Amino acid sequence: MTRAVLSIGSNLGDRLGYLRMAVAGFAAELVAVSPVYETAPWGVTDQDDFLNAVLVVSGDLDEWGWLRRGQALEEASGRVRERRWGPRTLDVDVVTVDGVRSTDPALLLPHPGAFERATVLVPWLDVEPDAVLPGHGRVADLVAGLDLGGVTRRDDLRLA
Ligand SMILES: Nc1ncnc2c1ncn2[C@@H]1O[C@H](COP(=O)(O)OP(=O)(O)OP(=O)(O)O)[C@@H](O)[C@H]1O
Ligand SMILES: Nc1nc2c(c(=O)[nH]1)N=C(CO)CN2
Repeated sequence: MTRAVLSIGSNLGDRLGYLRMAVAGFAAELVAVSPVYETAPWGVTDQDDFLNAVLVVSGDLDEWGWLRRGQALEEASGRVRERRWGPRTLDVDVVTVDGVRSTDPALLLPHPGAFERATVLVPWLDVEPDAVLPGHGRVADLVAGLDLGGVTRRDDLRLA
């Protein structure tokens, strides 16, 4: 039995619909679903805003199982890989799986970008106020050091 934190995002097409598809895809394992945030794009900035959220899931899968499940949902969303950090219907990133560390490029754990991404940490903090990102410390402390300007909670958009 493992517990994973997943970051989900969409900035193409029916953004909320794709996030809901991810929630439905993990329905049997869902522990918590964060609020939805509208977020300015980082990385490639000339693209539309994203909707981002975080799911906490638990089940009889190892870290590779969570990755495969997320990738299957990305494929089901019709996602086409065009450019790194470019627009996408659905992105599912595995942020942490318990305290697992992995340096395999196909599954880096904890996710190497998570510590500096408000788009991950802010919704994660909502559902787990005491969360710790292995190797980086308390999520609350990480969030306190970030610029939250481009991150807007959308309470009119609900996943759960
Ligand atoms: N923790 C992880 N979660 C999801 N995918 C991962 C992880 N670590 C490595 N990968 C690999 O990353 C690739 C997916 O890259 P993708 O195009 O979704 O990156 P990205 O979402 O654009 O960028 P970033 O990884 O910085 O968020 C896959 O091949 C996957 O195997
Ligand atoms: N705001 C925001 N920007 C992004 C995101 C994302 O989820 N949210 N994902 C990206 C590729 O993983 C690239 N840029």
